[in-house]
Amino acid sequence: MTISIWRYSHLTLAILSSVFILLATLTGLILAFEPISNQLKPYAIKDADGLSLFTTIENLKSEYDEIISIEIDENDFIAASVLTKAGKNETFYIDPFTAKKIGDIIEKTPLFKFTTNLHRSLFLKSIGRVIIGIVSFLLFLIALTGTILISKRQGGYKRFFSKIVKEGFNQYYHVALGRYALIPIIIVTLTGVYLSLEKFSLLPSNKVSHTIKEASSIENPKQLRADFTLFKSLTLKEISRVDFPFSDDAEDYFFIKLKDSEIFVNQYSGEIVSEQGYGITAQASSWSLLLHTGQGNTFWAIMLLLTCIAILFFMYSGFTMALNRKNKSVTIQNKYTKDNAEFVILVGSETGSTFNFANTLYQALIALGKYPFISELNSYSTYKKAKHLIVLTATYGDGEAPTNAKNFENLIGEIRQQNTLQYSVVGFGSLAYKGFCKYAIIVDAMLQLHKQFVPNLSLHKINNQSFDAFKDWAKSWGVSKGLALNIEEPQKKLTHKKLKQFKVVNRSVINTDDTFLLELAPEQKLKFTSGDLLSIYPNNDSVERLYSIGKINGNILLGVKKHEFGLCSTYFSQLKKNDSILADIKQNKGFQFPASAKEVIMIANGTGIGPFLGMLNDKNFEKAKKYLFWGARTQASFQMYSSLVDEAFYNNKLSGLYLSFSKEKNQKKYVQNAITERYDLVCRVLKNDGVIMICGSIAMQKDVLKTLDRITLGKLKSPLNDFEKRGQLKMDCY
Ligand SMILES: Cc1cc2nc3c(=O)[nH]c(=O)nc-3n(C[C@H](O)[C@H](O)[C@H](O)COP(=O)(O)O)c2cc1C
Repeated sequence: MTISIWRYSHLTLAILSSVFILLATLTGLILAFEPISNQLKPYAIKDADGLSLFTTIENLKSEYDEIISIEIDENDFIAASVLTKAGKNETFYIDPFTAKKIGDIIEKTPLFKFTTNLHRSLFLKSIGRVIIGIVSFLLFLIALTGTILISKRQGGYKRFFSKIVKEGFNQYYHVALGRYALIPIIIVTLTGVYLSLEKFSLLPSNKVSHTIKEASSIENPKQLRADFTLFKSLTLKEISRVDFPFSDDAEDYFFIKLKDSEIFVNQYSGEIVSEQGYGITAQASSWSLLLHTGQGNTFWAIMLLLTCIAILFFMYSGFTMALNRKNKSVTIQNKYTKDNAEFVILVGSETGSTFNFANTLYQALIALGKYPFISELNSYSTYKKAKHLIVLTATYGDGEAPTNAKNFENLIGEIRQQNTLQYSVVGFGSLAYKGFCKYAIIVDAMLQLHKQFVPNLSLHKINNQSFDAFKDWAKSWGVSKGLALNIEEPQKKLTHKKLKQFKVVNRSVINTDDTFLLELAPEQKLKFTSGDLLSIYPNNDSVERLYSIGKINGNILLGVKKHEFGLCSTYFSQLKKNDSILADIKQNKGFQFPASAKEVIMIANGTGIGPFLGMLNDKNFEKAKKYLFWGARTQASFQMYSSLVDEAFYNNKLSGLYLSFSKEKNQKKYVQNAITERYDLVCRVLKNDGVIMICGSIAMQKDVLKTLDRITLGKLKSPLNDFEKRGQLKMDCY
């Protein structure tokens, strides 16, 4: 079944029961403190477990006039109900070795009483109990659908605990925590359901009924009282409760509740006159209570407390993700019908972002007076006047189609078009997944095989929703159709966060290849490291731009490429020393220098060198040997960075520098060529648990990954993916 059906069930169940789950969780969280606080009280007596019932009774007899009952609770506190020498009927905790009172019986505090009522029945008596029972079951279903969702996302049950691809804080921890919290949640919910069913007598009765057999005749009754072999052999560990006979009458018995059965014992002969074991329902009932409340087990009570906190986090992160998804979703409003359209744009999308890209293309075509039509892949149909088909599709699961594209494969086989259509496929995916844009590859292949479709441009893959990469594709596609498309980046909603002030320390002159270095000093104390991202909204617009940064002498260093119409790069290029800018720093945990690695290879092209310049000169990373591969068009591009790289070399902070220039006559070389030449270094670093870091353009990243994969497969007999899984490959490309 598709990932979405599970996601919708998961979300719908959560929405339906959210208020009650919130109430039950908050009250559960408070109640988890009750067993913990009880356990902290000093009434459990060391080694009392091994004491015999006989000795305990003897000790009590010497201290009190009469014993009515002894009870040992789940905390191992021993309560005795006695008639004191002063003639008072009292119940208190005792030390069984001395039979002396050690404390009063713990009364439930008003807070716990109130919370228990709210937790059990919402103060609505039977109706409340029914609601809570149902909510418990719904939470169980949520946990179940969550388990299925996680295994779908991870690519199967076997990969349940494999590395999670991080797409955001909420998504990552929802899955990561979910994998561990699922078991306690399932236990708590099932036991909750059980206790509710029991309350409404919907389970087989667990009442024990006794038939007392006649005791053998006793010669000298009074002499034998309680001095039985049985009482000498029974230890307190095995007992839950002992009720003493009311009178000296031989028909009044000792009633003893053991852990798994209860017995009646003749008070003179010590003979067991009736013994009944607890049935499965009684045992299940007692286990459900213990597991649901954590009574008598501090470890489990703490687990329950953590589970409640985890549920609260799941509610927060789950609803935040659902809201984000909703904000991203686009409603399709077509100006023309499918049969009037010349350009058909079909979208495969799970969470909506691909629709945003499709919409920009749609708007650009409308602006040119063309007739586009936009729809989902699942709505593939006949298009009477269409000449061009553009498919934009994401990939999900383990290279599967998004939900709204699942039927496309069937439809394309069944539906016949009137015209032959030229097609182009754009894949949206993430390099973090094994099957990068795999579904787009499949769609491209389906169209290639289909007689009514002729390829226009070859398949274009886009990593991490890069708008620049999409723009590049749209430009080429427009050119192939003779259209001057103006693709506008969709405006993201501004999140109201506090930006910080940074002072311009230096801006280098603009190099021959339109790049320059910018050094900024934060005007307030800020924690950041090389590899983090500078987030900026140039000219106060609403679209966030991110730049990888290096940290040098506490300042931020970033390389910038000036684009002719680039709002941000133009803004940066006009900055002067001492100007102030508003920006923020975003932590980029996935691209931090691996502090424990002995050797690190850094691969960059163009301004991607920025974070590496910081890492090279960072005192904290001096121990690791560093090798830098850097590529650009010409040698002149390197001048801007040479002083910092030379300094690192001079101070033994850089062990190898491999430069490649793609437009230099006689020494034309790409970064991947330099890597192939130093394959021995790559193999050694990977074999010795070293790390490879890549920063720069997506195009360079693709070529470099291919080269590295070839090297590892050929020389180390493992695909690059294996090393990536072990955290030996870190990338920040754009
Ligand atoms: C659970 C999950 C699985 C994914 N699996 C893949 C995959 O196998 N291959 C891939 O290239 N991208 C994969 N992606 C990345 C998405 O395809 C990518 O983020 C895409 O831009 C999302 O587009 P949408 O918002 O329109 O659904 C996956 C993303 C998620 C959340």
